[in-house]
Amino acid sequence: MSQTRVLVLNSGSSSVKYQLLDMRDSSRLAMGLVERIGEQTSRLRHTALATGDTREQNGPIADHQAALKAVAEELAKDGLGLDSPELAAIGHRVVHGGMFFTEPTVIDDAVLTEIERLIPVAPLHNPANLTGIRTAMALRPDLPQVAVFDTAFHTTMPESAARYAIDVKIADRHRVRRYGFHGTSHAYVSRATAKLLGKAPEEVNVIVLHLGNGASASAVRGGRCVDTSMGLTPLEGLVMGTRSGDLDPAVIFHLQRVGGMSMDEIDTLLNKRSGLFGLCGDNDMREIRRRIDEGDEEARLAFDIYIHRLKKYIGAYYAVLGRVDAIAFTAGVGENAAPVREAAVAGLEELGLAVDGDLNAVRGDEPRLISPASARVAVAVVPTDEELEIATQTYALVGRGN
Ligand SMILES: Nc1ncnc2c1ncn2[C@@H]1O[C@H](COP(=O)(O)OP(=O)(O)O)[C@@H](O)[C@H]1O
Ligand SMILES: CC(=O)OP(=O)(O)O
Ligand SMILES: [Mg+2]
Repeated sequence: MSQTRVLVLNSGSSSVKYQLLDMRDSSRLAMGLVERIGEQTSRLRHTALATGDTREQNGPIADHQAALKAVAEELAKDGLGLDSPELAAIGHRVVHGGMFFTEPTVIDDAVLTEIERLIPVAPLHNPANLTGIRTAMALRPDLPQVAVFDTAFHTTMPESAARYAIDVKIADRHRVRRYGFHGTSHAYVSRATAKLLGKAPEEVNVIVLHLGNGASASAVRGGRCVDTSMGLTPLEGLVMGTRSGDLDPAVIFHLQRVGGMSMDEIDTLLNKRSGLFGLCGDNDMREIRRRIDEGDEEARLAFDIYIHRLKKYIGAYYAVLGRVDAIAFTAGVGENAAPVREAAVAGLEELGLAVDGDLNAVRGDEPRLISPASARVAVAVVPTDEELEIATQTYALVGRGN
């Protein structure tokens, strides 16, 4: 039997997203999401695409290992279990690939060791990615397991964008530089945006705004990333759900020296108790919009700070690119929150940017333009599909000969 299927695992800090695809036509056979892992209110939602059946399981799922076992059981119920002889490989999202991984990579012991070594610079993500890999390896030790790195797409950044302005020797010794993340999404969305414009990726310059729980912007010139807002870790850049994004590094010295906080406490503060959550107690944009509609000033200010930072990055990447053909909004907030898109480009008419209210209000799963026909720069909503991109890259690596 030919091996044409790829299972993709996107293990996040408290969730696992997965898809099983048939790579002959890139069609999805099954997909799902395990949320709130480690809490009492975990939920698994599984959809088998052949029948359209969706099943939901509610109740505590203690850790990522338990989550993956539950996913394997759900797949097996549809006759799509991990024991399938049609499975060619399992593709894993790995957030930090450091300096060495610029391509999708078949995972062996040396690769595992390197992903583990990078935990200090992706503490919320790499441990979950590793658990996903190890659990999948235990279930199917015979199958190739492929790592697709968030950092890979950004390795084309020039040194002028990738380096921090600190002592070069110290930076090199500790590999302190800007790596960037969400690269699989930035790659997929920038290509899909070119397609929406009816052009080849080489012909267009795009600013991609990936606004999920983590959020990052990138400047993509002719299909290659030239700058991105996340840095050594996924903490730099935009205001996020629970992360601060950019701040004066001296804030950290101040909190330690004057505020008496430990480094670990400051780390937790900036990664888990900042961003929208730190500003107003909510990290979900739906809840923030609801509160704003009720006249809540705290939520309004959190939204305004989020938008202010986003707008600054649009301006910065406009300057970096010189010519911009399109701005693409993607991920949970970018795809769903029309008020965020409207506010982010408001007042930028001089840059050729505008959003049409009616087009912006349309909901859907397809890439679409939301700028008026007369606008110089296209503004688009382009749903991301990290799982499809990971499956494509995985199959390209291991599926040859099928
Ligand atoms: N209908 C919506 N309106 C506004 N925001 C939404 C909507 N749906 C999802 N979101 C936002 O998307 C976020 C999750 O985005 P997602 O890309 O799935 O994040 P991640 O992959 O980082 O978990 C949620 O926290 C929420 O703020
Ligand atoms: C790198 C990163 O921030 O990922 P996520 O948005 O999934 O948390
Ligand atoms: Mg995400």
